[in-house]
Amino acid sequence: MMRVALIGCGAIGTSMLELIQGDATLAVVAIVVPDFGVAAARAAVATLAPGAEVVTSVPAAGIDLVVEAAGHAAIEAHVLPALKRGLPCIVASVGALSAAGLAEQLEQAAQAGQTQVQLIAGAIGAIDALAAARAGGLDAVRYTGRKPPQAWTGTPAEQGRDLATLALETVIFEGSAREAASLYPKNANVAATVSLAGLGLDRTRVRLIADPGVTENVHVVEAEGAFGSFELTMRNKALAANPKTSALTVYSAVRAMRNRVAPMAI
Ligand SMILES: NC(=O)C1=CN([C@@H]2O[C@H](COP(=O)(O)OP(=O)(O)OC[C@H]3O[C@@H](n4cnc5c(N)ncnc54)[C@H](O)[C@@H]3O)[C@@H](O)[C@H]2O)C=CC1
Ligand SMILES: O=C([O-])CC(=O)C(=O)O
Repeated sequence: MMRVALIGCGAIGTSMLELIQGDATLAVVAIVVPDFGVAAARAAVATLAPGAEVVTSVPAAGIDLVVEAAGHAAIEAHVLPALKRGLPCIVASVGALSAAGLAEQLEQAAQAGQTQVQLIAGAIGAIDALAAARAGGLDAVRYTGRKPPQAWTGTPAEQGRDLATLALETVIFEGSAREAASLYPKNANVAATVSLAGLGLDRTRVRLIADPGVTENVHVVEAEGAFGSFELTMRNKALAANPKTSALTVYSAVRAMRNRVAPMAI
């Protein structure tokens, strides 16, 4: 039985708890949230993981694996210290690595703790193909993220436009994956994931689009290199609890957890 500390208990965390509820090989024993999130987490835990304690930092003992589904700030606050203590960590907020030096800090912390940090594919696919293609050399990687206007509320996309009355698809950002992930921390984690698997945060071109014509979160990756080329289109359903977040992110995190305990991993 693998004892898991889950960081974050929002849309992703709650759906993960639902999905692994009856799992005989995984037990979420601690839920880590900030003070302001404790009451909501206690309510979710009461039905979904009654054996778990709700805490504000990763417990000092009794944890085998840390899973982050909380947001960029949680990487520095919880993941770095856990890695230094030797706890393997699974990270969903991959966009946090757009901050200067954080990727190197994560690597150093994992080395110091003789463990590993795993960046999950989350809402995007073909990360295996892209990361493999990198070994042969990549020439260009482009990522386009298209979501309904309401998914961009609370972001810089609101500047100079009323998302609620947007009639036509609108490019709200064009630039590097590094800029995209840092300006849109809750919407462009996949831009960082695609870039870290491929050409890096500065050479991966990103476009973000608010589109009243779509109901799903549509992610497109186009890659060219020595391997040939591919075009990937994902039409992801968003979680009811958070229109910014695709349900596939939950499934990706659960897959990563199950692969740690399964006799065969895929
Ligand atoms: N890799 C991917 O494909 C995706 C990654 N994400 C990442 O997952 C994060 C969580 O997504 P949702 O569950 O939809 O968000 P949410 O807003 O529904 O839930 C966030 C949860 O984290 C907690 N939290 C916030 N700051 C924290 C901190 N510093 N330490 C510990 N807990 C903290 C909140 O109390 C809440 O329980 C996003 O912010 C994003 O960074 C989201 C979607 C896709
Ligand atoms: O869930 C998604 O569709 C993608 C997302 O929010 C992110 O990349 O941060």
